[in-house]
Amino acid sequence: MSAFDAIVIGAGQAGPSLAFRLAATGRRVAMVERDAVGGTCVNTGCTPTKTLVASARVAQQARRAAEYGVVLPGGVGIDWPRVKARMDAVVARSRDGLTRSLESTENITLIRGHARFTGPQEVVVNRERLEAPWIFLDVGGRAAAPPIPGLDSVPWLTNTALLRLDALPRHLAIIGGSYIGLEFAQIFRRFGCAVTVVELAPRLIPREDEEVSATIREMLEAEGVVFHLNAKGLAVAPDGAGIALRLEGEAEIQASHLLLATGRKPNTDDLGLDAAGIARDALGFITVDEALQTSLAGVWALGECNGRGAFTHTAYNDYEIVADNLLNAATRKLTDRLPCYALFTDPPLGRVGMSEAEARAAGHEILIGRRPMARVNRAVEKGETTGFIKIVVDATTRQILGAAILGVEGDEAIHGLLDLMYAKAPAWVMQRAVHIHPTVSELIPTVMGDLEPG
Ligand SMILES: Cc1cc2nc3c(=O)[nH]c(=O)nc-3n(C[C@H](O)[C@H](O)[C@H](O)COP(=O)(O)OP(=O)(O)OC[C@H]3O[C@@H](n4cnc5c(N)ncnc54)[C@H](O)[C@@H]3O)c2cc1C
Ligand SMILES: NC(=O)c1ccc[n+]([C@@H]2O[C@H](COP(=O)([O-])OP(=O)(O)OC[C@H]3O[C@@H](n4cnc5c(N)ncnc54)[C@H](O)[C@@H]3O)[C@@H](O)[C@H]2O)c1
Repeated sequence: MSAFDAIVIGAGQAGPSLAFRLAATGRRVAMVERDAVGGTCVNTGCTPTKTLVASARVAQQARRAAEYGVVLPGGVGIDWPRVKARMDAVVARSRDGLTRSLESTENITLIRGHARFTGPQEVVVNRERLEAPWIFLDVGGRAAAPPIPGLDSVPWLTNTALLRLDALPRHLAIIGGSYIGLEFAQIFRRFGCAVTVVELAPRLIPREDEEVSATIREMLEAEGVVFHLNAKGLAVAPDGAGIALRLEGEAEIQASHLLLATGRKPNTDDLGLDAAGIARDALGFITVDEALQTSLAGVWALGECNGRGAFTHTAYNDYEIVADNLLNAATRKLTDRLPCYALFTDPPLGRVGMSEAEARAAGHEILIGRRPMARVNRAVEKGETTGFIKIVVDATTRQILGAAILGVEGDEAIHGLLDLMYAKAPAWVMQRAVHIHPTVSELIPTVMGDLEPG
């Protein structure tokens, strides 16, 4: 039996930061990781996909070079091994740096292996029993596979396996037209692959407002991605060396590769939670209160496994809440943060707070400010005019309820609105601010001045 002051299970986006912070207070910390340090974000999620988004954008810009008066001799080719080597180098730098820091920090013991509870305050890793009064779970999640007829009979890929391919797919079929599916669809289309997306819902990213879904569909269709929405009766079958996708009333789709991008499930099924008496919900997410405490005193759940956020920034914020509450006697809580994220297509979608539909459903009387990117100077100058700015404001309090910026720099420009919302400042505060010309953010005060009943 090894006794520690704290055990952290999972070196994803919350675990390592928490381990460093606890170790700095002199506490002895066991940091347990069964796979690559850095978890999903660093190894198979944000970092590799955003390096691919960057390569894909360069390819697309090169294809458009003549529009800008730039002459490129010859066509645009993709050297996948070099694209992949660049991605792998960026990932390795991040993973290895974090691994070295964990290994070299005083008071942290990095233990490689799968951790499982055997009792309330006891965990077993590689047959070794570990014990601590504080245990933190940051076990993340993995790709979920829905029950599609024929799936057992064909080779299919998750985000992890797709990133390891040695050659580009001839025709990539993607099941799921949401965040993961759409980022990959555009990336591989820009790498020259045929790409077909099959989505159950009548529109893409069904959680967003309809105009967001429609604009993203148009923009990806213009690049050659083929969509089958409202898909009925999907079944898959082997087809020579590839995969056939069958949909009710439609011609068979013959793909060389199949990616499942149909959501994620938490890594909580093999954690021994029952032995410890730690509650999970029906989907397997660990139940937590506002301070991320589980049903068992002395055990906290952070990141994707608690079902309260599925992003790197939400996992990191979970760490900040737990650390501040435990070490600084703070009273931070989950509901202090605003929902925010980006979809990293090119151009991206930056989002904060409620969508228009959510604001209406919550009973708000709303004002809406809109401006197409075609009327944003910076976008026109850059030759990237797809998308719009949309801001939703409460008609009575003038508080900003939410915003979407779909367009060039949308992932950055959204932060002006995010910060204003966090400060609980009414819309007119920004209306009077002077922003820098020519930027996308420059138009946000103008949009605030043009609010109309929604
Ligand atoms: C393709 C893709 C792209 C994404 N892009 C973005 C993006 O651009 N922006 C964004 O904010 N988010 C993005 N995400 C989501 C983001 O990666 C995750 O939300 C984030 O990594 C969650 O962090 P986490 O700490 O909760 O879990 P993880 O990062 O998954 O870490 C959990 C760790 O726990 C380990 N573990 C699990 N069980 C055990 C056990 N029993 N014992 C020991 N170790 C264990 C795992 O091996 C893993 O290392 C993306 C996800 C995917 C799949
Ligand atoms: N930019 C980012 O921050 C980013 C990028 C990628 C992923 N992520 C994270 O990863 C999470 C998972 O992303 P995701 O896109 O896999 O899941 P998701 O839950 O957002 O979407 C899954 C999609 O698959 C569809 N679907 C489900 N079953 C289907 C079936 N049988 N046939 C056809 N379609 C089906 C759903 O209707 C839905 O549109 C996201 O919630 C997000 O938090 C974030």
